[in-house]
Amino acid sequence: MIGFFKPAPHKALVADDLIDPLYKRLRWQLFIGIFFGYAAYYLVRKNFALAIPDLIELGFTRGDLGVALSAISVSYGFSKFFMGAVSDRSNPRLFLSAGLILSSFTMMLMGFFPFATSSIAIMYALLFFNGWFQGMGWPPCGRTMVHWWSHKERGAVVSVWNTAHNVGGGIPPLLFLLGMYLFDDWRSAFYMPAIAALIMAVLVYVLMRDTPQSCGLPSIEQYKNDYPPDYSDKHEEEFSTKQIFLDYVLNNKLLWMIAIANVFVYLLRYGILDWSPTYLKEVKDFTLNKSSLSYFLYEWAGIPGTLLCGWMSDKVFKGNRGATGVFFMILVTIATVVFWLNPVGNPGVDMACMIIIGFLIYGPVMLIGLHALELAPKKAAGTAAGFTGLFGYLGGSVAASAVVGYTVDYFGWDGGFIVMVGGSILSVILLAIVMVMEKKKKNEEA
Ligand SMILES: O=P(O)(O)OC[C@H](O)CO
Repeated sequence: MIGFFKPAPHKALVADDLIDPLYKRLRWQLFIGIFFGYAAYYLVRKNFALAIPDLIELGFTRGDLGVALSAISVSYGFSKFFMGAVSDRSNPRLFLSAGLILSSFTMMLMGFFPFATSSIAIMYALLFFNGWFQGMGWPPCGRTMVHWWSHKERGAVVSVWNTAHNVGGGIPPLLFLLGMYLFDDWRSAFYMPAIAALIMAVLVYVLMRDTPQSCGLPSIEQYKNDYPPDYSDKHEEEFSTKQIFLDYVLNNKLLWMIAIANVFVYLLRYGILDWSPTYLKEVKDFTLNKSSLSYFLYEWAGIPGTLLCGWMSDKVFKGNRGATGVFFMILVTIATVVFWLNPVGNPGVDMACMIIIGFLIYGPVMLIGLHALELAPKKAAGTAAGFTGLFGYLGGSVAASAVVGYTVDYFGWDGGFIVMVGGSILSVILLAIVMVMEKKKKNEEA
């Protein structure tokens, strides 16, 4: 498999006067590839949720469907890490398109063959595979960004790219509505996003390239004269899987810290996302339309919030990702407390809180990914980001579904919010420790 995906060979350097225009053109081309490519991954990430009401009518219970849905988080968490290691040794042009094709085929199977949705076991297995294929999305995008944008540019580029998942995440309900209009078939919740994702996979293949050197260009560090502090020529060689895991990921204390912080950041991200419709309906008397609007605004408020966070991280906090994370997590914790304690009868405040939480939470989500990319040499960057994803999904996302759900069952909504707010406070503490550790490391290097 790695043979099929193997990195593109380096080419002889193009003439000096061609370097700048070619770099500029390819950076735009690649950015479009990874932006729309990753947005397309989200078309076929959570579209199963849209089919749940019809599956309930077929006789499945909410609990069983919830278990099937959790398969995606579990396998995605593992895959983002392990496929991250494969991706670090693969050509993103093939890797990114292959994952998208496999994921959309899985969703087509569920849409076109009733057998594929005939039991929870079959759905669990297919969603597990889908989560695995989904794990082939983030790492090749990360590999592309660290190879084509230099250290100083990354805050901006990663934060803009990171809005792709908010863009993609909002589209499946629209495709589903179109499918219902055209075919009057609830299974279009599966195949409409899958067809769109398949078309996008072709675009990704056309647009994507591997490293600058594979296009006859110098490394980005040389082109921008922007070298990370510990840079050496070794950073241009592909690493073995053992080197990636043992030398650059598992022995990296800072990476461990941000990965653990990511558990609590994802607990809040998915805790609010998964439970706000129920909370707003049961506690705040929201209608379905109003809670759906809040959900949509939560996702899309993440777009300006992420951009502001990336800008502040580079310009205000001068590249200190830990400090920026602390700042945003403190604010989002306050907004969550207001959301929790706001008495019934103030829907404007609840709606505003949803928007503010969405605006603030996706910045730290992005920062942890960006920070992970920066904590490892570029040939191990996908695995490093995948490592934080492993913790975010297996710890945070699964806990957001299960721990928050059971806590609310046993201790009411106050209990659920105490778990989420407590987690946010822990993430602030962990990110503050990261900030101190990084400062110490910088002082030692100076
Ligand atoms: O939750 P993920 O793995 O789709 O990642 C979302 C953001 O891109 C994190 O940087």
